[in-house]
Amino acid sequence: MRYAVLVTGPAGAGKSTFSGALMTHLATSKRTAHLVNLDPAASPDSFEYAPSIDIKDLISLDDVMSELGYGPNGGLVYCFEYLLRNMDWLEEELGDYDDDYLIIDCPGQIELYTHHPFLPTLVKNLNRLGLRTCAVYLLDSQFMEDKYKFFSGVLSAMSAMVNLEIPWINIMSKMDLVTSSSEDPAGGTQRYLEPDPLLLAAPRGQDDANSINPKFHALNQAIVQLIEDHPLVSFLPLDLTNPDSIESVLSNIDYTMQYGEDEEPKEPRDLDEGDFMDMELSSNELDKLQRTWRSFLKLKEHRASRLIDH
Ligand SMILES: Nc1nc2c(ncn2[C@@H]2O[C@H](COP(=O)(O)OP(=O)(O)OP(=O)(O)O)[C@@H](O)[C@H]2O)c(=O)[nH]1
Ligand SMILES: [Mg+2]
Repeated sequence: MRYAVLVTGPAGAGKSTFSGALMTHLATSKRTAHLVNLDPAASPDSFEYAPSIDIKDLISLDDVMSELGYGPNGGLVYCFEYLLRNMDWLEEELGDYDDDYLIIDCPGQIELYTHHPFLPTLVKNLNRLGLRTCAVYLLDSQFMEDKYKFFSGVLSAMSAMVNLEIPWINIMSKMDLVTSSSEDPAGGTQRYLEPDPLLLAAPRGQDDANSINPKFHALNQAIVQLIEDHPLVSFLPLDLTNPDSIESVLSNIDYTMQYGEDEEPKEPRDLDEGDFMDMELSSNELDKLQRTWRSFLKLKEHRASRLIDH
């Protein structure tokens, strides 16, 4: 089985840095991993490791801009369309890697995650090629400085999640930059990692210069409701200065992709395979069912812990 971790998130969230750190961490754990660069605009010195597969070997943004006259964003769209038309290139590049872990460093244009069909199409192709895929979505911890900025980050994560429909982990990156003074004194980091919609419903603190326009009250309420209804958006903190933090993120990724487990899922334990045979589910569908089941368990756990907290 081959595995692929799509490293996604807005511009500057720390995707390339995290991809490099994950490579180092996997190497120290004696696991093989390969870096895949999907950013046609990436400069070679942004990588700590030379990518094993690089979209720039297929097409480079510079060429598209200088030869076809595109701007940077239109050029990126062109590059992705070109990649999707040339999936046999990727297939060939991937051909050399069996039983491996691929870390796919994606570009930071937010449009790519919220409404373009590129990443979903790419994921479909990866699945077709027999790769088990999951996505991590990085959000910069600086988003926690302002709760309105933070909730716009949460909404972008949610819309990317809905767009991509694969196992998904949200990560709060650059936690080394969070000092006690930049935390919300009223709630602390935890209210952000497990987004507490009440942060948004509550009036702004005294330190906020402008109080919110009452016109936005109804909109805020609607957003609060949306986040209440989708409590699966929570963030794992990532502090690259702490190896335990990277390990914890990695084990969450492994778990989400069922890394190292057999094709046939072992859980839920109280159902045998026979039960599923009657339903004529393929192992792929079984896989999906199991993931849904796990999400459900997580949701229940989450609800329970919230009840205890309050
Ligand atoms: N303090 C701190 N800085 C970080 C961390 N991760 C990344 N940075 C810095 O944040 C900036 C952006 O990091 P990148 O890894 O290039 O971010 P990216 O998401 O790949 O950016 P794009 O590919 O341009 O979207 C760089 O200046 C990094 O040095 C971190 O964990 N802690
Ligand atoms: Mg990058």
